[in-house]
Amino acid sequence: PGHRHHQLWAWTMRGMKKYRHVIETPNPGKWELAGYEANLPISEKSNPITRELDKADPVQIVQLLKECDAEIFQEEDEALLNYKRLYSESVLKTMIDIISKVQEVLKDPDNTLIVLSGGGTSGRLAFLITVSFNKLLKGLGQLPCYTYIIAGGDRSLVVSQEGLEDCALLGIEELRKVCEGKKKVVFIGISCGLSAPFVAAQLDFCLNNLDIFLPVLVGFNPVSMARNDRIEGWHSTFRQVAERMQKLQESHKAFILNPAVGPEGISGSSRMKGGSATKILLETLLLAAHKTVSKETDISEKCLLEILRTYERAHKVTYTQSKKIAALVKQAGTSLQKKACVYMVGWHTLGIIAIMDGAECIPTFGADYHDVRGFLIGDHSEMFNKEADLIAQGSQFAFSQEDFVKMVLPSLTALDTVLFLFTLDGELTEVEKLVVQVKEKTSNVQALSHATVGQYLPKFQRELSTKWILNTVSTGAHVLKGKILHNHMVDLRVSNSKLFWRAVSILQRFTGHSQARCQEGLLKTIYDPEVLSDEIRSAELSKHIAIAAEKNQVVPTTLLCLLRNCSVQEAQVRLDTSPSIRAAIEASLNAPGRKRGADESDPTGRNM
Ligand SMILES: C[C@](O)(c1ccc(-c2ccc(S(=O)(=O)c3ccc(N)nc3)nc2Nc2ccccc2)nc1)C(F)(F)F
Ligand SMILES: O=P(O)(O)OC[C@@H](O)[C@@H](O)[C@H](O)[C@@H](O)CO
Repeated sequence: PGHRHHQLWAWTMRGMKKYRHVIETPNPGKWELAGYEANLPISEKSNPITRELDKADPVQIVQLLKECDAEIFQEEDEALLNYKRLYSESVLKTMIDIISKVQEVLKDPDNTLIVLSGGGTSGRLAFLITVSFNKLLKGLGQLPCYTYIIAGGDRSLVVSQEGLEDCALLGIEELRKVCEGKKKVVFIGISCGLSAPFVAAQLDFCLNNLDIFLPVLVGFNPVSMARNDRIEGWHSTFRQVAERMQKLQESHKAFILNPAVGPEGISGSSRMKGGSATKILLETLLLAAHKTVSKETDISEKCLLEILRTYERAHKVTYTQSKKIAALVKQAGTSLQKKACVYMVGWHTLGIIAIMDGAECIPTFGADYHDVRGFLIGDHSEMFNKEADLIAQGSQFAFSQEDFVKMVLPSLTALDTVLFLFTLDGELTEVEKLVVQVKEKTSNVQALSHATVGQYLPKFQRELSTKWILNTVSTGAHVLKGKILHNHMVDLRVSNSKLFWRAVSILQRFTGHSQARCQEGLLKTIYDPEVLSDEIRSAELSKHIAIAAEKNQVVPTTLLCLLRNCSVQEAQVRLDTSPSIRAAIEASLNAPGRKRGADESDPTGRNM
């Protein structure tokens, strides 16, 4: 299927270097420069800060990821191509416009609703924010006004189902369900990369029913970089929907909140900065709306800035603990290298954040579901949607205290790492009880406690601090395990269309071949041993993905085929007999006769 912008981009690149499609990245340039990986969406660019992430030690890994997270708060820079940023005037004004619409809903809970929706991490954050603000309303004796939608339903909260974000019609169906009987709905569609078909279709549906819906898009690319390839089963691309919304913004019929936060430390891993920025943006907006709904005074930019600054302070406070975080990274990395497990056991919402991080390791690092797992201690009854109890759906859905005691404790070993996440003003006796039981099995017990004295962080900032630490620990552990090449997860599972295009792009980056040749090579590996026919080549992307999602090492295999011009079988033998995927790739990148690019580095021997 024509990937228009890819061909256009390849064509523009050809002008630069005859048939060399490798995206020229200036040495640690600034990603804000127009020419930096030109045409690539910011959410998919490689961040210059982490170019050598795969060679960093635990302390350096924490430092590099801290610098990436700090870019969220960077002010707009006139000198460079000035992307609008979190603190930009236009972003604050849009937030204020949305707040007054939210306040209308809060004043009439019976006939109105606020829906938060997304795929993957964006859907998990939709859930977390819904739970937090319905609890806040309950505390004030008011009816809940929020509900959430996540692609794949509640199961996706605890176990990733990456393919479901491609289902446009599923998004519409879920939206219709939750909005039945409502006269006014503020729909907040979250897609960090402005890319999920599930969200694009929901926003499009809202645009065709503006008498009831107010569509709000949250993401971190400019509209000009929104995804523009065809969505299967749908008539518009994400970019076309975003452009329609842009036109309606003037008359306050639709809103787009899309400050640039900078590329992810692991390229494309929007669970990190994208997830953190989603939490910051929406909690600030909704908290301000709730704080001033009673008073007739208009919300001020000053009030928004105050709340935003508390998240920036949380970044500073969090990374004063860098040494301890590095020790956690090292310990978790050791557990994974020894094929043992990492458990993150959190109280209340800290447990939800732990469950999310564990779930994300599966698609992000090709982890097995039991490698890194989160558990939630304390009451979770009012949390999940109407759906049947998750645990009953299988052991990988287990997430509660009793599951931890029953299913994990008995098999805990000294190689496992257990991290407890709690607050000092909370349930200390509960914590101690569990720690004693764990200590009988392993000495690798660590605690991350949010002090209530000294560097006090309010609830939302405490949660974000926990997210930053867990993201850093799980990412760092997999870097130390050798899963990352430069700052890319090359061995990604091709389980949805975004990951298909990321796979093609990574092949282009590391081989220098054209998009067409890389796509052909990928399909050959996916369909192996079947010989590619034109019928296969012209089949829908979803068909290729359905087969690819069930295969292992599809991208590294294709990389070797393209680098060594060998068969799929030969590539697989090479991978199987190599100490690690990364070693096999680096050996092929340095194979005799191949022109070395400036950014290719020597193998560090770390196994992948
Ligand atoms: C940084 C790097 O070059 C890279 C990595 C990934 C991609 C890439 C991944 C996914 C996708 S996507 O089509 O799913 C998409 C997603 C979001 C969005 N707003 N627009 C399109 N596109 C990618 N690259 C790309 C996108 C637009 C134009 C030219 C290239 N492109 C390049 C690599 F080194 F990792 F390969
Ligand atoms: O928010 P987006 O750009 O639509 O992405 C939605 C999902 O693909 C994304 O959250 C994915 O599950 C994460 O593993 C990314 O690190």
